[in-house]
Amino acid sequence: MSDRSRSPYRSTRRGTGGGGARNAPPQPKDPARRAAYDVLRAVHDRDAYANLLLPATLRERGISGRDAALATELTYGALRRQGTYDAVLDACVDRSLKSVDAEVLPVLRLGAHQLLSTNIPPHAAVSATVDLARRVIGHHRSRFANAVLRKVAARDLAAWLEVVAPDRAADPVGHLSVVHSHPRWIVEALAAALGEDPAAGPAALAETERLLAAHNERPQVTLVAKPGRASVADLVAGGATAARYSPHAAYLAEGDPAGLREVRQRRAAVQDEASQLVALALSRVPVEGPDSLWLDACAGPGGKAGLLAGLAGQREARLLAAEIQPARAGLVAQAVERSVRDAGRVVVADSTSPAWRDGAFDRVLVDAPCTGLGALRRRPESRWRRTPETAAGLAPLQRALLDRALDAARPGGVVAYVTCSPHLPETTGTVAAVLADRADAEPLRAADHLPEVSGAAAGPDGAYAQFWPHRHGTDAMFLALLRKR
Ligand SMILES: C[S@@+](CC[C@H](N)C(=O)[O-])C[C@H]1O[C@@H](n2cnc3c(N)ncnc32)[C@H](O)[C@@H]1O
Repeated sequence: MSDRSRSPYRSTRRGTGGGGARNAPPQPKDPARRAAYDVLRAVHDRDAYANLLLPATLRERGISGRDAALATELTYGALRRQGTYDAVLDACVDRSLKSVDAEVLPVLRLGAHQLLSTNIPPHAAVSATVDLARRVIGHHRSRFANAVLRKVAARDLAAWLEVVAPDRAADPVGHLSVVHSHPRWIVEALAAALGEDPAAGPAALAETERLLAAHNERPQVTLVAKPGRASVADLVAGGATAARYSPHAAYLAEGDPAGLREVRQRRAAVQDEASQLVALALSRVPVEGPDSLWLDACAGPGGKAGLLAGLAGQREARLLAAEIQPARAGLVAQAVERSVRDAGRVVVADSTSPAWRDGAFDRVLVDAPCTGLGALRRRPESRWRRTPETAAGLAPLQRALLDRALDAARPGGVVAYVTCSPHLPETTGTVAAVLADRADAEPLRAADHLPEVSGAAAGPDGAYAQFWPHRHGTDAMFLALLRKR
């Protein structure tokens, strides 16, 4: 287990100011660890998003090459494995970890990550981290960090897990929670979504464990070639590989997506493959009669709208993309610009009390705001931010959006309800609650519209589709297709 989870990062010998861009500002000593520390602090103190702040920090400080790779490894690793490392650190401090200062904790987590999950030699990991500690938390507290990290260094990860993880047979959820670094409630929620019972004996939660492990892997970059504006062949010519499922997708194994001309020209974009597949499924459902007006009711920042506008344009339909936040609507406008036949229009609107008339649309997408538990691979801190209350708080909005989307569809039209979460209250729970109150809609078998994907049917009678990182290599996107009667 420790081998699989170890970082490919190999060296500790790097220049202290190395790799910077020309004319970059002077860098602090050990810029990689300093950048990782600063991002962890911002994530904790002001709810920053690591996937946005880290690239900006690296850019601003002119950190590139090996230092950028190390900063990324340390930041993402420390955030993803925070639950595991905190269990280890808790065993290494002589008071509760909760009482350790917020300035000190990121130092300890960065040290734990280097010691337990990278090939950085232990003495180098401790001394570089204590050097960092001296600079960011002062001499006195750096001695505390030194003492704790020396204790962490006494065992490898597997040996620590033997000590700190609850016994698997007695407490399978607690065991997986520590071993794979997820809050207990998320382990329970994911097990429920996979239909696994924690009380099912020694092999309980086998698939849940594969999912949790997948959340700690770095996801591959997937691109979408916008229909009519770029092709998968273009992306392949730029170094990508044609994707497994989506006819519009390609995987980029390495390099910056912006290195591809199609991405720079917004003819292609970064988009998870399941996000493409749910939009594609909506476009594939046969509808009788006109098929000329489509709605994306929750469009920001515009990933699915960009694809849908292209698909709509190719069959002479138009897409109205609605988004409540003006700034995000601006991103949607960029995503749909120059679609085939200029098919996309963007409107700032509240889709729970919309300006359009009922029955106006042939196809409607509701990609509802959700906990994002399906995108834990990409947002390393989000598993620690979400709570069961987050999901409960979103439920009324999710239901209202789906209800209004069904109103917006014409009889015979189709509505796709999508979440980037497999959490049942947000997926089948929302759909069941809305359908219970209306007789004018019925589920279609969503997986039938994605015949290229196996293992995606989910929910009662397999009516819905659920993608999974460990099965499909995608985000855990949920799709219900509903026919308006
Ligand atoms: C999950 S995101 C949609 C992602 C998008 N479909 C994509 O593929 O890029 C949900 C979006 O719904 C927007 N939203 C939330 N409440 C809304 C409402 N009442 N009306 C319209 N949009 C709303 C949020 O601002 C957010 O941009």
